[in-house]
Amino acid sequence: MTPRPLIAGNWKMNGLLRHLTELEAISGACAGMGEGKDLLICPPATLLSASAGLLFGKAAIGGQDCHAETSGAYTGDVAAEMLADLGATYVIVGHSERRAGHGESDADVRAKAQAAWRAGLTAIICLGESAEDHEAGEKLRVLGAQLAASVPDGMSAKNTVIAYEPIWAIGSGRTPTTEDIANVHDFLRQNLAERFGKEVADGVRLLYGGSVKPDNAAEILAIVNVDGALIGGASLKAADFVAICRACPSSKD
Ligand SMILES: O=C[C@H](O)COP(=O)(O)O
Repeated sequence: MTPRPLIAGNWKMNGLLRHLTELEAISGACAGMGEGKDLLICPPATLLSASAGLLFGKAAIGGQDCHAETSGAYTGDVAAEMLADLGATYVIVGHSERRAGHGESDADVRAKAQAAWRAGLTAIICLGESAEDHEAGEKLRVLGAQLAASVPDGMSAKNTVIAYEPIWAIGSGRTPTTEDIANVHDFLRQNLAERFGKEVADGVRLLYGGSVKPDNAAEILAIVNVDGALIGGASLKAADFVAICRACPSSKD
């Protein structure tokens, strides 16, 4: 049995109150679409509360980051429990924009995933190679190291989703070949099986992210071991996000 697919939208630092109309449109279009697949929107933290109401029963909501600690003197940060308090059930950790822009290490990402678990959230742990690593043929070595160091012991199919996002594909309009995506996802599944056992590894959802659009979604989502997508730019427009959700098979069984 293959995992239930997940289509996740990451709004990044985009979205004001007036853009909630996009969520209203997604909510309207997604009625009944959640059969056999899970839908998720990760808006900016400022819109989480309103998003929870608009998407209730249609799509889950999630945070884009959380602090590793439960509470304390961390000005500007958001605890995983605060996200859960607003109705979030997922949180993205280790996005390459956090790793690069905020100096987050694999150890930081691992601690954030553990914080997410403590709050009852599913952690979407992001991995991805740079253009330099890609061109130097170092991709699998880099990804293997990130996976080993970013995913905590105790991972399960319920508490964790892995998102493979080649950094060079994010927001660039470029995507790896379907063969390259398939090879990476096979590698990640195998790697997880060696550490956590086949049953756990087979249940964990492996998302692809990086320039997923309505016109390439069906091809990418049909790849074996791709259990959904993490979508940035295209999730900001309801019509595009809904088209990608529609392109996602309910199950590969
Ligand atoms: O979290 C989402 C990814 O960074 C992908 O962004 P993108 O779809 O705009 O390339």
